[in-house]
Amino acid sequence: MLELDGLVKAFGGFHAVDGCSMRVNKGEILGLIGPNGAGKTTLFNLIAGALQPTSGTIRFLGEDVTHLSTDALFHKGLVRTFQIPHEFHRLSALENLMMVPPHQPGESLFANWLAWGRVRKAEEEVRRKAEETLAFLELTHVAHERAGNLSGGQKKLLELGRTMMTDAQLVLLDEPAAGVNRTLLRKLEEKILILNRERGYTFILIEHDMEMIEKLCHPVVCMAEGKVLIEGDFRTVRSDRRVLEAYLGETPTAIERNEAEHDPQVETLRAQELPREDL
Ligand SMILES: Nc1ncnc2c1ncn2[C@@H]1O[C@H](COP(=O)(O)OP(=O)(O)OP(=O)(O)O)[C@@H](O)[C@H]1O
Repeated sequence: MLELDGLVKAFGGFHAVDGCSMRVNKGEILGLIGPNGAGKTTLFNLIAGALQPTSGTIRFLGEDVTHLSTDALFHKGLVRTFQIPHEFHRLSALENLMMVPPHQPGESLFANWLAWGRVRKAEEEVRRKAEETLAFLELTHVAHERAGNLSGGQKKLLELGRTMMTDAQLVLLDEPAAGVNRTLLRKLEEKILILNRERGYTFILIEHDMEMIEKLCHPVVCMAEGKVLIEGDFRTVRSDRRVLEAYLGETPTAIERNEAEHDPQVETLRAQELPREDL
């Protein structure tokens, strides 16, 4: 579905992405991990068209999309989760879903809005889809709550919902677990899995939460210093010497934090030095 070939992104003389090649197959949930500064977000920006690569190519569904804009990629079904735009915080959860940008794959909402006779029908359809999306995400009870008042986890679910309004094919999720409590995290994981298995969404997911990576992702790709170090199943990647070395220096590493959950001794030590939510 997505092929990256020799991607480079230079900022001055510094290569934030330094010759990245990888493939994402339809139906996968690919987990992108790596220590801080590895180049994961820059790679996402390149894939989503927010940054232009210095060299290399990106192919999506067989087509060279290297120099396409975010908008054009969005139109083709390659969608990055949007942070809920600041100005939408005062709108309700339902309105946020109804206000997905124009040029979504499928029909153009704005074009329909302009065609006077179709206004009501288009709005009804969009509202119905937004309501279904809220029901799927179990957010119906906050449909009329301002988005700004939702919890961190509810906002993440709503972001996922905004991608669902577009009928996306490939969704880029940037640290979905960040700032989400454990209960809503389980729900978010469950919804991502359903979208993947039952609705055919392919995901690439950047995440520092190794528990989430282990549960959802196959394959897992580890980046360091702008390069792909290794790709494989979670356990293989986690125990690879190069991966452990790449994480060295981060204290505690995301991988150690994950292992602490399985090691009572480490857990006790960590409990003494870290707030509970970091475990
Ligand atoms: N616009 C920019 N100008 C200069 N350097 C940049 C720019 N954007 C990113 N970088 C640098 O590129 C490197 C990779 O950054 P990036 O944010 O892609 O890493 P990351 O793997 O997403 O890290 P994290 O997990 O901390 O989010 C970092 O050293 C960063 O400082």
